[in-house]
This record gives sequence, C-alpha cells and structure tokens, in this order.
Amino acid sequence: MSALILDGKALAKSREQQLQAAVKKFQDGGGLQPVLATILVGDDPSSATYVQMKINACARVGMGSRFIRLPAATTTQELLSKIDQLNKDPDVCGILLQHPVPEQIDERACFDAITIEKDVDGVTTQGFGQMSMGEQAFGSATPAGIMTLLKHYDIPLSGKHAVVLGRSPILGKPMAAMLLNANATVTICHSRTNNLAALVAQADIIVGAVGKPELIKAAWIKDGAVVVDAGYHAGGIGDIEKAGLENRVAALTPVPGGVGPMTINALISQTLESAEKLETC
Ligand SMILES: NC(=O)C1=CN([C@@H]2O[C@H](COP(=O)(O)OP(=O)(O)OC[C@H]3O[C@@H](n4cnc5c(N)ncnc54)[C@H](OP(=O)(O)O)[C@@H]3O)[C@@H](O)[C@H]2O)C=CC1
Ligand SMILES: Nc1nc(=O)c2c([nH]1)NC[C@@H]1CN(c3ccc(C(=O)N[C@@H](CCC(=O)O)C(=O)O)cc3)C=[N+]21
Repeated sequence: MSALILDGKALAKSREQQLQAAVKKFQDGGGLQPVLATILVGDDPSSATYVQMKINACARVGMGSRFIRLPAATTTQELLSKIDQLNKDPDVCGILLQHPVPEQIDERACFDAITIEKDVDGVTTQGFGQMSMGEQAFGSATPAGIMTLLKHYDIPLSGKHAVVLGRSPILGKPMAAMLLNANATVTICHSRTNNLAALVAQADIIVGAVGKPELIKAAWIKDGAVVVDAGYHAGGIGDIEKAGLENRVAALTPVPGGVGPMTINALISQTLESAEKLETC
C-alpha cells in the first residue's frame, strides 16, 4: 500500500485561486480591499519569516496587509493599546498577533484583547469557546487548515479514534475540539502523559503537535492510520518520524508542503470572511 499524500501545498494553491476571484468579486461589489494587520513583537528571525509568508499570501490573493513591528522590550500595556487601535480601525478586518511574544508580555491578555469580529487567526478565549460549543467562530488557523485538508481528501473522522499529541492553546487544544465536533473519539496527549507509545498505537488518526523533532516514532503507528504532522523543524523534519510509513499508512502530510501552507490559507480565507461580515470593510 502506498500512502495518500495529503498535499497541503497544492490544495492551498488552488484555494488561493478561488480566494483571489472572491476578493475581486467582493471589491467589484463595492467592498473595500480586505486588510490583515500582522503584529510582530521582537526580532526572532523565524517569526519574521512566518509573518512575511502571511503578508505575501495576502498580496497573492489581492488582499492588503498592515505590518506592525514592535521592539522586543514592548510592554503588555503598549501592545494592548496597539491592538485596541487596530480593533477600532475601520480599514482593518483581521488582526494576527504572531506567537510567541517576548516573555515580559502577557500573551493571553493580548490575544483576548483582539475583538472577536477581527480574530481571523482564532486565538481568543471567546473564539475558542464558541468554536468548541459548535457555535460560529473563526477557528485557530493551524487546526482549521488541517480540518480543511482532511475534508478535501474525504478522510472519515466520525467514530474514528483521533490521538492529538500536544495541548497548546492555538494548536493541540482547538484541534482536539474540532475533531470531537466532527464526531471523532479524541485522546489528547501532553508532556505528562505516561504511555504515549501505547496510546499512539491505538490511533486511527494521529496529529503531531509537540514541537520536538521526530518525538513520535514511526514504529508506534499502526498500519492504515492517517498521519498529520504539524511540526516544522530545520531540515524539513516534523514532529513525527516518517521512516517506512509511506508503505503502510493510509495517508500522511508531508513536511514541508502539508500543514504549513494550509495554516496560511485558513488565515487568509478567514480574513476575507471577516471583510464580508464587517460593515466597515
Ligand atoms: N505549520 C504550522 O502552521 C504550525 C506549526 N507549528 C508547529 O507545531 C508544533 C507544536 O507547536 P505549538 O503547539 O505551538 O507548541 P507548544 O510548545 O506550545 O506546545 C507543545 C505541546 O506538546 C507537548 N509536549 C512537549 N513535549 C512532549 C512530550 N515529550 N510528550 C508529549 N507531549 C509533549 C506539550 O505538553 P505540555 O502542555 O504538558 O507542556 C505541549 O502541549 C511545533 O513543531 C511548531 O513548530 C505551530 C504552529 C503552526
Ligand atoms: N498567532 C500565530 N498564528 C500562527 O498561525 C502561527 C504563529 N502565531 N506563530 C508561529 C506559527 C508557525 N506558523 C507557520 C505557518 C506556515 C508555515 C509554512 O507554510 N511552512 C511551509 C514551509 C515554508 C518554508 O520554510 O519554505 C511548509 O510547511 O510547507 C510554517 C509555520 C504559523 N504560526
């Protein structure tokens, strides 16, 4: 058996073409250009690269972006007042605060200061709560992108045992809630989980989001499973070891070219959705 490759790069590309047409239609109908504001605090080079990738994606589909770069020594108060300004700015329809922020900043308070209407990256407590309850809200970008990818490839989720490794506020936890809402039976593992290998061995669907290169071993994964790797490390390595998996699992996401492009795609599609809902845009 040769695994189905869940090609996030190709899917994101074709969805960008549809988005580009939708942005044009929105503007032809009298809408203003949808604008995503991205905030980067500090000078971490990989964060700067990710933000640039998001700005480039906006440009490719004809959306505007506003880039706000703040010094590493920014205080919580200063960041909160910047977010408040963007909340009130009628030209901005989405706000992205790049994670992580320097440690003196209360990241949760800053995420939660983003008005729900403009939370196109799905990071607020309110958005998470609404999404978890099955109410309308923008999903956290990475798990939302993963759900779009699974849906595109008709991966069955109902009744399946999904094992999510990682419980971070913008990845593992919302991923688990989305899979639960799609009627999967969900197990969430984290750094205190005792029997990781045995739990992974039971999984029909595995989502790796631990932030440790190849922590999840190929040998733990059963034949026929669906393998989703959100991890991204230098050298094109994910959180899941892939050796030999292509010949025995049902489907897998490549790294790179899997989850990453779908994250950006979720962000920009949700930005257009926000523009369509907001009366000011
Ligand atoms: N492609 C994309 O678009 C994106 C990719 N990423 C990637 O996804 C990965 C996860 O990111 P993120 O969620 O932000 O990371 P965090 O560091 O915030 O969270 C990591 C999670 O993994 C858990 N964990 C750590 N070590 C172990 C272990 N030994 N066994 C089991 N669980 C463990 C932690 O548990 P505990 O809670 O107990 O500490 C925590 O819940 C990273 O590789 C990151 O680069 C992230 C965002 C977007
Ligand atoms: N508030 C917030 N929201 C995020 O969504 C968020 C964040 N903070 N902080 C950092 C992580 C990281 N992240 C990535 C997005 C795309 C790729 C991506 O497209 N990667 C390409 C490879 C790119 C390359 O290196 O060429 C791929 O996987 O194919 C990777 C990582 C979003 N994040």
